[in-house]
Amino acid sequence: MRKQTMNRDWIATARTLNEALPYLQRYEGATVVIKFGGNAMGDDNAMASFARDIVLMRQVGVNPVVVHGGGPMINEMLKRLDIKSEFVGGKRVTDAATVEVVEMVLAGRVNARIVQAINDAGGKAVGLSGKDARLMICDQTNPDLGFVGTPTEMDPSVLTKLFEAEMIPVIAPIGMGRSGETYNVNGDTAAGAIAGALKADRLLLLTDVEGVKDATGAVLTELTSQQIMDLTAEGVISGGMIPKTETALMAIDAGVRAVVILDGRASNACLLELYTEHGAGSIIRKG
Ligand SMILES: Nc1ncnc2c1ncn2[C@@H]1O[C@H](COP(=O)(O)OP(=O)(O)O)[C@@H](O)[C@H]1O
Ligand SMILES: CC(=O)N[C@@H](CCC(=O)OP(=O)(O)O)C(=O)O
Repeated sequence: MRKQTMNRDWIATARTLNEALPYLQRYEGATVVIKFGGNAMGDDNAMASFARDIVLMRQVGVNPVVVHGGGPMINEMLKRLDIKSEFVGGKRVTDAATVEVVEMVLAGRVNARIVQAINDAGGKAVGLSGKDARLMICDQTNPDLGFVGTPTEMDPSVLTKLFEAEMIPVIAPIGMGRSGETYNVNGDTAAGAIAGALKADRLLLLTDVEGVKDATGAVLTELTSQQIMDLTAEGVISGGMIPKTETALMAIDAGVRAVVILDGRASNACLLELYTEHGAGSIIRKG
């Protein structure tokens, strides 16, 4: 059982280099996919802290891949344009007008902001969407949701090329249909599909809660597939947490070694998870 309490400031724990070294070595050459949710983005300071974590990971030999969301930013733009929007099972019902706005906000504004923050922190980030180099081809998820896509054919070769050049891919969750349609893909779903295609060592799903909570509100530091199914059936896992836990199960099935759902607003969240013994958030492993 992982410890529930943790020192949130990775630097303040004043770990010696000796202590940190085994963890640095453990992840050297590893592929880590990080889903950065709209609610986790916060202000410019939170964005800068996230960017520093990602750059540090790259500097110690990890291949980080950022897949982002941006639900609140889409909501804001839809409101300005007076377009109504609703969610079913954590996914946005997306008509033709909405998908245009979703692509504009995610592949435009949000993606550019993250790329800029990483580059400001000294990294070399490259912004992409699932359309680039046929990275993520989708089928319609369910006609009732309109232009919401499920990734069905992945080609991650563009990402491995970027790893070779020590660049950091930053991916907007927009998919390409087989007949030229544009699909709105839930950010967690896209991150899971990309992590699965890369057989990533870790998928980190950053959000605005400390982890998956039980009915009493306590964070479950380790979760099994059975617990996820039970908590979902009981309605304890609901709303935006549904795509995250669904993604975790699918990613594990696709060969990702472990998935962690954690608080992206905490300082050094990614570093705490990778480079401390207790980790952070809720971890889901195979088996
Ligand atoms: N069992 C649960 N444990 C923790 N959070 C939950 C749970 N069930 C539902 N949630 C909700 O899921 C939200 C996270 O999903 P979402 O808002 O879509 O995040 P993001 O924008 O970061 O992807 C939490 O803020 C919380 O309100
Ligand atoms: C199909 C679907 O729901 N797509 C999401 C895409 C953005 C997203 O996932 O953003 P967060 O990670 O910030 O929630 C949406 O339209 O809001």
